[in-house]
Amino acid sequence: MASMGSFPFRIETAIDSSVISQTENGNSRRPKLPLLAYRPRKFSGDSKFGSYRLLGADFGGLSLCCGCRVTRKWMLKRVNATSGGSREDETGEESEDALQVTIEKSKKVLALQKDLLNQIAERRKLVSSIKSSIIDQDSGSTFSSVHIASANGDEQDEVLTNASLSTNSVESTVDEVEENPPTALRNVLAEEVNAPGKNLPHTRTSSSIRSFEKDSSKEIIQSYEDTSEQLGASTMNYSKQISKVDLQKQSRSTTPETITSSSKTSLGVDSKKQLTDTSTETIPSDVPSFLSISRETLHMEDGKSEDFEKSSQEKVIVDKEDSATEEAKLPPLAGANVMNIILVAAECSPWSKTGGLGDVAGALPKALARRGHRVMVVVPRYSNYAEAQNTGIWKRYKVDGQDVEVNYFQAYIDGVDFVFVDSPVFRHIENNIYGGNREDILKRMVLFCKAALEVPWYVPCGGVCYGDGNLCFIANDWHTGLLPVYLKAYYRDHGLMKYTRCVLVIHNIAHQGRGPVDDFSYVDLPPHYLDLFRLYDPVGGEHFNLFAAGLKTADRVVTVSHGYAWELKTADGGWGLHGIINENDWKFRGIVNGIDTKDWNPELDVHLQSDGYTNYTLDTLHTGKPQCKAALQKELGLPVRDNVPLIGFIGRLDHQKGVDLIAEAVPWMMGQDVQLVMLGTGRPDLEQMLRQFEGQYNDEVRGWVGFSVKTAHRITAGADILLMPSRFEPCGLNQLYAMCYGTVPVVHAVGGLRDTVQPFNPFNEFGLGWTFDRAEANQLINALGNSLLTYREYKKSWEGIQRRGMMQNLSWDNASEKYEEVLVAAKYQW
Ligand SMILES: Nc1ncnc2c1ncn2[C@@H]1O[C@H](COP(=O)(O)OP(=O)(O)O[C@H]2O[C@H](CO)[C@@H](O)[C@H](O)[C@H]2O)[C@@H](O)[C@H]1O
Repeated sequence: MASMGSFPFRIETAIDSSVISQTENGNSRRPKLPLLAYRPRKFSGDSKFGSYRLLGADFGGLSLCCGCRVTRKWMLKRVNATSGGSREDETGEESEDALQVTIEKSKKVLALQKDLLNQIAERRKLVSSIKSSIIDQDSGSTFSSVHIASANGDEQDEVLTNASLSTNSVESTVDEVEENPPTALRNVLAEEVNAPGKNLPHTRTSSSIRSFEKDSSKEIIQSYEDTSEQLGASTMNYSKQISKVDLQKQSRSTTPETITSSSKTSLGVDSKKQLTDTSTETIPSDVPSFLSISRETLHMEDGKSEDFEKSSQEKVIVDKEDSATEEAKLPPLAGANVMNIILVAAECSPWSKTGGLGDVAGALPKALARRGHRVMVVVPRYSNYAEAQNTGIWKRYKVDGQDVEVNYFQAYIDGVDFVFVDSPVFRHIENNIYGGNREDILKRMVLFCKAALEVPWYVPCGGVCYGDGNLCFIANDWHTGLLPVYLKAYYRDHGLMKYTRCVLVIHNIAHQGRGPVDDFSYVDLPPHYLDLFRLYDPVGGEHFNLFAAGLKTADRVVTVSHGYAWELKTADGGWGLHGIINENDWKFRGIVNGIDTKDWNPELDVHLQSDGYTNYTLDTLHTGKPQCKAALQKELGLPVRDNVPLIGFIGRLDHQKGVDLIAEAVPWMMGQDVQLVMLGTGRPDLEQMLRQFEGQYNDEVRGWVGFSVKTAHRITAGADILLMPSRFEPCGLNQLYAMCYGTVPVVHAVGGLRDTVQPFNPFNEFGLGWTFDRAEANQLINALGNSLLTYREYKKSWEGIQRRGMMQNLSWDNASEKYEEVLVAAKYQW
C-alpha cells in the first residue's frame, strides 16, 4: 500500500475489486479508465478524520500524486468529462466566475492548511521530546513530575494512566504525520501560494479541463467547502491534541519554574488542583506521634509566606517565559528518569564551606538540574544570606525532649532550589560548623535531618512543594546519616513516603559520628533501632556509630571515586565500617567527583580579575599564568621571579592531608631554589609549623593560616606545582582544580588522586602529573624532584602536561549522569 497525502488525511491507493466489478455496464473487467472511490471513514477520535482510496494506478498520464480531496474531486470530474464527451460549449462566463469563486475559496483553505502544517512541524518537535521522556519500557509504567508532587499512590497511577493514554494518542497521530509526510500536499500548496490559482487554471487551460461543465465547477466548490470544513475540524482536533501535548509537556517538566507556571498558566483545572493538593493536602494525618509536633504549626508570619510565594511564583513565571523556547526545543537529558532530588548537606558553597563537601553540595545539584531534574539543596542557615528569602514557614521538632523551632529560608539559583534551615542552634557558627561538644553536634544533626526530611512537604519552592512521590534524597557523610534512618523509622515503616528513596554519599569515612551507645537516646528512635547504630571494633569497642546506621538503611551508597570505593572495603581504608560496606556491596558504587567549571575556571575566575592577576585560557597560558604567578609572589611578599618553581598546598592541616610529609621535605626543598606557599587551617601544631617555616625561610616560604577562598583560587592559578601528599583522599578536588589551571599535581597515588592523576611518562609524553606510591617523605621528594627537573629542563614536556590537564572535561556533567543512574536504581528498588 502506498500511502500518500497529508495529515490529517490518510490517502491510500489500491485496487478495489468491488469497485472494479461495478462498472457502468456491469462488466467485471477492468475499466478502460481508472476509477476513484471515496470512502470516508468515521473520525475515530485518535488520529484519523477520513480515509480515501484511490483506485487505479494511472490517470490519463497523471500519477496519483495528491491525496487532497479537491484533487480527487477534480480527478473524478475529469473522468466524467473524459468519459462523457466534450462540453466546451458550456464553459462560458458563468464557468469563469465559478472558477474565480473556487480560487478564492481555495486560497482560504490553503491558508488554513499552511497554518496547520506549521503547527504540525512545531508540535512534532514537542511530541518527540515527550515520547522520549515518557516511555518506561522496563516497568511499563511512567513516573513523571506530575506525581512527583503527588503523595497519594492511587492518584499517581491515575495520572500516569491518563498521561500515558493521551500520549499514545498523540504519538499515533504524530507517527502518522511522520509516516505520511505532507510533502506532496505541501508542494501543491506551495505552488498554490506562490501562484494563486495556478494549479487549477493550469489544469483548466489544458484541453480536457477547458471542457468542464458548469456542474463540475459547483462540485469543485462543494469539494473545497468539504475540505475546508474538514480542515477546520481537523485544526480543532489538532488543537486539542496540541493542548494535550502542552499539558503533558508542562506537567512532566521537572523544573520548578515549569511546574509553577504550568499550574498558573497552562494546566487544566484538574491538574492545577492536583498540584495544589499535593502542596497542601499530602501531609498524612496519621503521622506517628513520636514525630515532630510541627504538623500543626505551619503558620504564616505577617503574611510573609504569601508574599514570598507570590513573588517567587512571579519570578518563576518570568524565568519560565525566558526559557520557554529553549525548553520546548530540548527534551531533558534525563529523559524518562526525571525526578525530584533533594541533596541534604551540612555545608554548601558559596554560603558555607569547610572543604570539599561544600563544593560538591554547591555544584552537583546544578548539574543534576541541567539534566532536567527538579533539584533542591537543604542546608543549615549559619548566617544571613542575602539571596535567601524567609518563606515564613515555621516548624517545631523534638530534639532531646525539647521543642526546637526552625524557620525555612529559600533561594532559587541556577535552576536549583536552595532551602536554608534556620534555628538558633545553627546561627553564628559559620566559622565552626562542626564545633561544639559531641552531644551538641549530634543534636544539631538530629534537628537538621528531621527538618530536612519534611521540606518536600512544607516548603513550596516556586509555589509548589516537591511532594514525596518520585523523590530521592542525597544525604552526605555522617552528618546526614540519620536521614535514611528517619525516612525508614518515621515514614516508610508506617506506609508513608513509600516512593521516596535516600542515597548516602561517603565523602570521608574517617568521620563517623561515633559516641557511647548511650548517644542513642538523642536520636529519638524506637528502641529496636539501636542495633543499626551499635558497632564493635577494636578501636572504639562497642559504640554508637551514626554512619553505620546510615549505610545500612540507605537505599544506595555512593563514594567519591573508584579507588576510594575499593579502599573502603579494606580493613585499612574502611575505618571499622568495611564490614558493613562489604555486606552492602550490592548497593555501593564509586563515582569520581566533578568540578564546578564556572567557579573553577581560569577564564572566568573572579578572583583573578584584580591585584595584577588575570584570567587566561589554553591559548593565553604562556602569558596569563606567569602574570598570575608574579601577582601571587607580589601579594605574598615573595621575590617576583619567573623562573623559580612555585609549589602550592591548599587543605586542611591534619593527618589525612599529609602536611607532616611536606614538613619533612621542607629542608630538602629549600635546597632546590623553589618557593613554597601553603594555605590551611586545622590542627594547631600544624598551623604553628606553617608559621614557623615562614619565619625560618622568609624568602621562600609562605604559610597562610586561615580559610580564604580567594587565596585558594589565586594559589591554584599562580603556582606551577600543587602538592597533595594525602595519606588517604576519597576524591580530592584541589588536584582537579589545579589541572584546569595548568598547575601540575604531585600526589600520593591513593583514592581519587590515583583515579584522576595519570603519572607522567616521558617516553610517550603521556600523563598529567607525578604520583608516588607510599605516603613517605622520601617518596614525595623523589616525585617532586622529577617534576622540578622536567620544569627546568624539559619545557616542552612540561607544557604538554599543563595542556593535557587543561583540556580535560572535569565538569560535573559526566558524574551527574552516573549519580542519575544510582538514583534511578534506588527509585525502582523495593
Ligand atoms: N584553608 C583553605 N582556604 C580556602 N579553601 C580551602 C582551604 N582548605 C581547603 N580549601 C578548599 O576546600 C576544598 C577541599 O576539598 P578536598 O576535596 O580537597 O578535601 P576535603 O577533605 O575537604 O573533602 C572531602 O570531600 C571531598 C568531596 O567529596 C573529597 O574530594 C575529599 O577527598 C574528601 O576528603 C577545596 O575547594 C579547597 O580549595
